[in-house]
Amino acid sequence: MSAFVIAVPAKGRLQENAESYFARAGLKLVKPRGAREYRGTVAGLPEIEVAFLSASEIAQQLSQGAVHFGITGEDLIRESIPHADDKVVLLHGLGFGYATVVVAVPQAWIDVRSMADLDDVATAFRLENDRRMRVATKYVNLTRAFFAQHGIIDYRIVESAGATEGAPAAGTAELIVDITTTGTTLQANALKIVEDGIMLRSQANLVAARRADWTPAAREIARVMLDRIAATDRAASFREMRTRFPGCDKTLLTEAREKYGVETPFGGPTSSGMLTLHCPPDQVHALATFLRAHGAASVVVGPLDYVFACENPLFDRLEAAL
Ligand SMILES: Nc1ncnc2c1ncn2[C@@H]1O[C@H](COP(=O)(O)OP(=O)(O)OP(=O)(O)O)[C@@H](O)[C@H]1O
Ligand SMILES: O=P(O)(O)OC[C@H]1O[C@H](OP(=O)(O)OP(=O)(O)O)[C@H](O)[C@@H]1O
Ligand SMILES: [Mg+2]
Repeated sequence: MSAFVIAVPAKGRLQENAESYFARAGLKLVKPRGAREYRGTVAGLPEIEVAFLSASEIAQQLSQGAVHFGITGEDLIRESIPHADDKVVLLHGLGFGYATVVVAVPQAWIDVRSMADLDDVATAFRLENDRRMRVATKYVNLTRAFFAQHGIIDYRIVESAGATEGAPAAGTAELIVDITTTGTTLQANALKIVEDGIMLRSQANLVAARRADWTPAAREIARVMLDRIAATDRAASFREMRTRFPGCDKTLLTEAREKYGVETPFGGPTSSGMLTLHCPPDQVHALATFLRAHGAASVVVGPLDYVFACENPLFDRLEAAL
């Protein structure tokens, strides 16, 4: 194994987002020998080896500790790694790859709104048909755990490799467990989500493998990567606002902090009244109005690429877990 291996989705829904996420964090993925090469590096950080794999393979590799970091969906982690929290650390939700794992039944089942209703139907189904109702899914482990939590035992899982939503209409299952994002596929197949049947809200995560070879060199690379990622995230949650006005004092700043969630990375105004504020994006207009109402002649606003701080909370989380 190289000093540090990170597994990144090579295809599918997470690929593009994962690559641009890293690029934004100053971690540009390089595929050295053409697009078909499945091992790459990170520009300027040759100690890092990038393994391009499918999202489900990444969950496997993380579980075995064959890579240090990986990007994959939480749904795949929870489904494919028994006792996932003993094997991996979910360091950070990345804000893409959103999908919800749900229990869905035919819309025609008007009596079934909750999991408790489903339990009643399951029992009745067994008595009437002399067999158990079938649940089509590829989330076999998540389904077993969730149904057990709800005390449902009269069912049987039919493993589905794809087009799961079609199973009830095709007559191969009575209901399904699958992921949904927009709900379009469920709707198109005349299925509805059971109200308390939301099993997991998943998104792409940066995941660390506990069993990887965490040498001092590997930890150092992780520290550098996580520092860049944290700086990128901090930057994304603020806009920088600059202004200069004599009327700015401590009371005004306190009010700005309390009302608008503003941070003052460089403290209060300078002797000439220059002030730099970091403001949540959705408060920019309100704060600009507030500042001018208190005497600021002009306020300039711009995006931030990075906000580096002394703290490295993601690395702290990793170290605490290893
Ligand atoms: N609408 C969606 N449909 C499918 N997966 C989605 C969706 N939105 C987000 N994802 C996430 O993408 C990941 C699956 O990606 P993908 O299907 O590319 O991987 P895979 O299953 O490893 O690939 P393949 O099915 O080609 O073997 C899951 O974590 C899933 O939650
Ligand atoms: O709620 P929606 O926005 O409609 O998206 C959900 C659908 O997308 C995925 O299928 P995908 O296209 O990946 O096909 P597959 O499951 O057969 O691989 C998923 O398995 C659902 O079927
Ligand atoms: Mg898929």
